[in-house]
Amino acid sequence: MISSENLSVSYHGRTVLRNASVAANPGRVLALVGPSGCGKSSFLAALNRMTDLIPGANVTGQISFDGRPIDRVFSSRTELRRQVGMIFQKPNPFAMSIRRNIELALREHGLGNRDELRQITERALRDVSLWDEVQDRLDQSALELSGGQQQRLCIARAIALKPQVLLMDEPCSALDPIAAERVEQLIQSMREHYTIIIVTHNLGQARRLADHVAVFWTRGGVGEIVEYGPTEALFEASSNEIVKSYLSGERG
Ligand SMILES: Nc1ncnc2c1ncn2[C@@H]1O[C@H](COP(=O)(O)OP(=O)(O)OP(=O)(O)O)[C@@H](O)[C@H]1O
Repeated sequence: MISSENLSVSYHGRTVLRNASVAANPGRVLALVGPSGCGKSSFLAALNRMTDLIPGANVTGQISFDGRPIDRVFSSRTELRRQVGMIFQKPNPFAMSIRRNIELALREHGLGNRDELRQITERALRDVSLWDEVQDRLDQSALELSGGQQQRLCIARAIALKPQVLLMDEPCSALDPIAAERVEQLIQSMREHYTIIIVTHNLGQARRLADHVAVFWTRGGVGEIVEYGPTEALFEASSNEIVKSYLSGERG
């Protein structure tokens, strides 16, 4: 389980997210929803300390993994990122061959000899249903793939490292509807093996995919989580007026 307690994020001294506390569990999907600019991406980035790389970013509060502070569980940022993988809105394959995209990630983490690298690469590409589409052109540039294929490659690159947690920042929103649906189906099929936290503006997608939802909102210029709970309870029976109107599509 990965959880945050009173997580706050600021940039150059301006707080953009205050006291966010949620938990995400293995085999479950947690969706983060809410209007633009209320700190969802900042929250996600803080979870695997991507915020360390952002100039002016500061994070306070606690992030725990299986109940222990994350910095004590993972010996380095590299190890943290191996266990807590990230998928971005815009597919970001490396400008190199399809095969190298996955093998390089494995090598960076010191995993596998040549034969193992090939096996892990094939497994990962099969897991994202890309193998049949690319097995004859593994040495071609990943940039020649379609957007949807690139996104599935990025997911393959992340899962090849066998992470426990996958953070996904609007993974379908830059894709055409058919490619988006395929990636959503892929997330469905992967869910039992990972803890997945997904930022999405697509409320239908949140409802289809998520076991739990956290609704982010901006109050007084600062983002916060206004409600967090089981998906159906929030969509069907929230007593919070903001949440009710946002989830019914009337607001935000
Ligand atoms: N690198 C940065 N430097 C300064 N301010 C930033 C930075 N990244 C984000 N912000 C600000 O932090 C606030 C929260 O942004 P964030 O991207 O986390 O929100 P979001 O809810 O994910 O938005 P969206 O749904 O549009 O992606 C915004 O006001 C944004 O301008």
